Amino acid sequence: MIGRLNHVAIAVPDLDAAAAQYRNTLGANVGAPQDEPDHGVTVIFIELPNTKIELLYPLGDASPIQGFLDKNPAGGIHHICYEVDDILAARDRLKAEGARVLGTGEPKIGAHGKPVLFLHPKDFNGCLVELEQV
Ligand SMILES: C[C@@H](C(=O)O)C(=O)SCCNC(=O)CCNC(=O)[C@H](O)C(C)(C)COP(=O)(O)OP(=O)(O)OC[C@H]1O[C@@H](n2cnc3c(N)ncnc32)[C@H](O)[C@@H]1OP(=O)(O)O
Ligand SMILES: [Co+2]
Repeated sequence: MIGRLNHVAIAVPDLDAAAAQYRNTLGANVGAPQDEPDHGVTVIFIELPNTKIELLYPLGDASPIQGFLDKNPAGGIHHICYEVDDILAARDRLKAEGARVLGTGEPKIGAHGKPVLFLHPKDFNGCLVELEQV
């Protein structure tokens, strides 16, 4: 059911510093910051030859990544995003298997303009999983 790895997301305490480090120290192709108010984050995508890295920084008062950054003040890997062909079919199969779909259970439009859903990290070996329909 899952396909390619779309991105690995890293929550960071300083977005400008992280972007500069990836651009200047690691020599990566770093994009511009994008505010995602529906998701409570500002993101920067880094294009690698085989996948993307998503730098995440909290946006607004109720960011879903604030608790994670409070627990991990230096930052850390926050989620991985797998591609799926049919997000509603994927959701229904996961729910039937007992996995917790976060939020309302309905897909939201993600940073690439495509539908996304999140699965509870405690149901996936401590790893928050995002699904993106491509
Ligand atoms: C723009 C879009 C895109 O790419 O298109 C994005 O990615 S938006 C990316 C941002 N959006 C999201 O993350 C949306 C989905 N996330 C959420 O709904 C939330 O962040 C939760 C995953 C439910 C966690 O919420 P919160 O931190 O308030 O809950 P909590 O403190 O009660 O955490 C419950 C337990 O899960 C752990 N926990 C929390 N966040 C975690 C993470 N990212 N990875 C692994 N474990 C995590 C906590 O340490 C705790 O474990 P213990 O109990 O053992 O201490
Ligand atoms: Co993401």
